Amino acid sequence: MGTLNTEFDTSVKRIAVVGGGSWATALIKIFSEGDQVKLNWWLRNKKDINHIRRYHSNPRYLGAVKIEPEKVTPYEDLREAIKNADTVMLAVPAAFIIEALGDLTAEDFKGKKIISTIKGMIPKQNILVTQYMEDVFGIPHDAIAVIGGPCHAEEVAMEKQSYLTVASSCNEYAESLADAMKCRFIKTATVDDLYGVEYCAVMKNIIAVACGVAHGLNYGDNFQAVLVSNALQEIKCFLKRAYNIERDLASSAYLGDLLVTTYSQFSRNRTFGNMIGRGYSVKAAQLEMEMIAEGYYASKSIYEINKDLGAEMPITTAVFHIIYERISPYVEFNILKNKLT
Ligand SMILES: NC(=O)C1=CN([C@@H]2O[C@H](COP(=O)(O)OP(=O)(O)OC[C@H]3O[C@@H](n4cnc5c(N)ncnc54)[C@H](OP(=O)(O)O)[C@@H]3O)[C@@H](O)[C@H]2O)C=CC1
Ligand SMILES: O=C(CO)COP(=O)(O)O
Repeated sequence: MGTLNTEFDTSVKRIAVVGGGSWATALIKIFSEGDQVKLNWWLRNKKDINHIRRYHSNPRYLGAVKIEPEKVTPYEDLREAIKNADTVMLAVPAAFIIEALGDLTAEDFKGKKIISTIKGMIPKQNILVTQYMEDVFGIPHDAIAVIGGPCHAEEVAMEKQSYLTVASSCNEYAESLADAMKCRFIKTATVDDLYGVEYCAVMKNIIAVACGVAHGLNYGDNFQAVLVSNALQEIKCFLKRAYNIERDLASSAYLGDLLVTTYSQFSRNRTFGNMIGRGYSVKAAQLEMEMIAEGYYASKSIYEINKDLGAEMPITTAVFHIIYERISPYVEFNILKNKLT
């Protein structure tokens, strides 16, 4: 693991949370289980903030989760929310992060640590969220962590046993964050593969879209098993070219995350793909879903990055063709099925 950057106190005591959706709400619940951390919660919707202040629950996402007022303070102003926090946790879909951070500057982030919980890429720029934070706000690499692992917000809300992995090049920071999240129903691990965990989390959403399309087209479990095992090879091949360090792809931050998204009833990406396989247009599927499927944006970013890398990526290519080139899912999967082994 990387060395400790002495400019940073690696302890996590007050987190500013950026975003008010299901994952932000689930993470607030996790951090509120212990007594170590206080949370400044920024949401963009004023009505939701008023509801949280009055009724101690998020009205539109995971409404059953109790928000503890002595631990969580809602904020209307993001700059204010960040001011007295030591750590900033990003939890809006990647496509909205630039807008969400608005006019914040490097000065606002000075001395702060970052946690990205986002499993998507910045569209058009085709960069990871952590790379964006380094490039635009000058955050030191050591002061950034990613929370990965197979974990759906809905199951956190139900306190079902789950596992999260904290990835950071700074071991001390990763350990301190992992420690702050451990609770009765959450176990944590740490790794130093910041970009690898993040890339894998992005790519598994594309694969989940593919699994959904397959299901919508009436392919069965036999086909999906082959699709997912080929997907792991595809991820391996991409990561070898994009960020080649030693990693155990069979561990839960990689394979586990891929499996939960491709098999779970809660997967937004699989649901989105399923609608497309059943004949919905991309626009209609997006309108029908009340949540964001990161795989929609990710398939374009990864496809474009891979033009330079040249990894074998038949599944990502198929999803890109279906979503962005309007090739019929039926035709595209007839081509794809001959490329899988
Ligand atoms: N849900 C899950 O189980 C998990 C999700 N993740 C990742 O977490 C990230 C967030 O996903 P999730 O919480 O599920 O998404 P949701 O669809 O549940 O929520 C999205 C949130 O983003 C807010 N938002 C949208 N646009 C903007 C904007 N321009 N500025 C500020 N806020 C905005 C929405 O606000 P509003 O409601 O006002 O529209 C909403 O609060 C994604 O990258 C996802 O991959 C990671 C692990 C698990
Ligand atoms: O990234 C996410 C959870 O890991 C959200 O996407 P899914 O809901 O498709 O799994």
